Amino acid sequence: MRAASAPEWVLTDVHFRHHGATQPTLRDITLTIDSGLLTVIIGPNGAGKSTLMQLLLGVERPGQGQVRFRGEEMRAWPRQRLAREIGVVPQGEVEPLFTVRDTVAMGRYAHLGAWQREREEDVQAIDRAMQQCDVQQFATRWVPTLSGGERQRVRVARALAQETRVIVLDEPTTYLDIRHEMAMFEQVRRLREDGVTVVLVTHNLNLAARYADRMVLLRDGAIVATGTAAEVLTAERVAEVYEWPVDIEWHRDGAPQVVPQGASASLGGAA
Ligand SMILES: Nc1ncnc2c1ncn2[C@@H]1O[C@H](COP(=O)(O)OP(=O)(O)OP(=O)(O)O)[C@@H](O)[C@H]1O
Repeated sequence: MRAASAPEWVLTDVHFRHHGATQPTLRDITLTIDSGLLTVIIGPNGAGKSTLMQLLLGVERPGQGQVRFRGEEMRAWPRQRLAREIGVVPQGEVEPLFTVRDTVAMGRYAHLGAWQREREEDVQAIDRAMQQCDVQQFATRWVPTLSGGERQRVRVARALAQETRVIVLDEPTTYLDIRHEMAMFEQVRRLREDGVTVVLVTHNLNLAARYADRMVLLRDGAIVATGTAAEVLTAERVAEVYEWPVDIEWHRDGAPQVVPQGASASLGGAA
């Protein structure tokens, strides 16, 4: 078994420019993502978070620099092997014209040979993932007939059904109501407690601060800060990067909480 602090990904001086773009989307990215930890990537719209995810998954390749996963360059990893190692919840995708159960079952494809029937362990993994994401009641519904939040939960269930040691989630709580958003973060916490390496992109700075081991703050394609939530989320830095004045309050669990200036309902803001 690998040490909890072994690097999962090592990115060295990575530059990336989208085809036809005049400016690089990612610049000078040097970053280590350790195994067994929950790393949260944050940053304003267009900062390059999803693009960074694409590089971590080997979907895009850097123009310069290296992306290594477990010591090997991404291009050395066959796709089928990566699918057994990394579960993915992509941001937005064409909705498959399948039932919910069939969609979640796709998470098992990497474990099954061609045309192999589901084994008992596959059935159990699919049922477990549907339960964890609260979608079992939709099992026979067509995915495109679900609401945005229900569809999002199906996408997460498909990734959980993969039962990988690494999972990458790009804004998994988009469309989710408060209960399902909290359930999602709790699920992520459980995965991390089970030793799964989690990389999560989110705009929810305050939940991220409470759950993350490490945060990576991006702006204009570059890393502005990495570290614990308390190290990354200072009022001055958040205000500068997001171009909005904020205060930092402290959650009872010790995590910093970002409050737009004047919006505080607690201690400091109460008259
Ligand atoms: N295929 C593409 N071709 C050209 N530019 C692209 C392409 N995809 C993304 N971009 C640009 O790259 C930049 C970073 O996009 P990216 O989706 O990585 O940002 P993000 O941080 O995930 O943003 P958001 O929070 O809005 O989801 C943006 O300016 C975007 O317009």
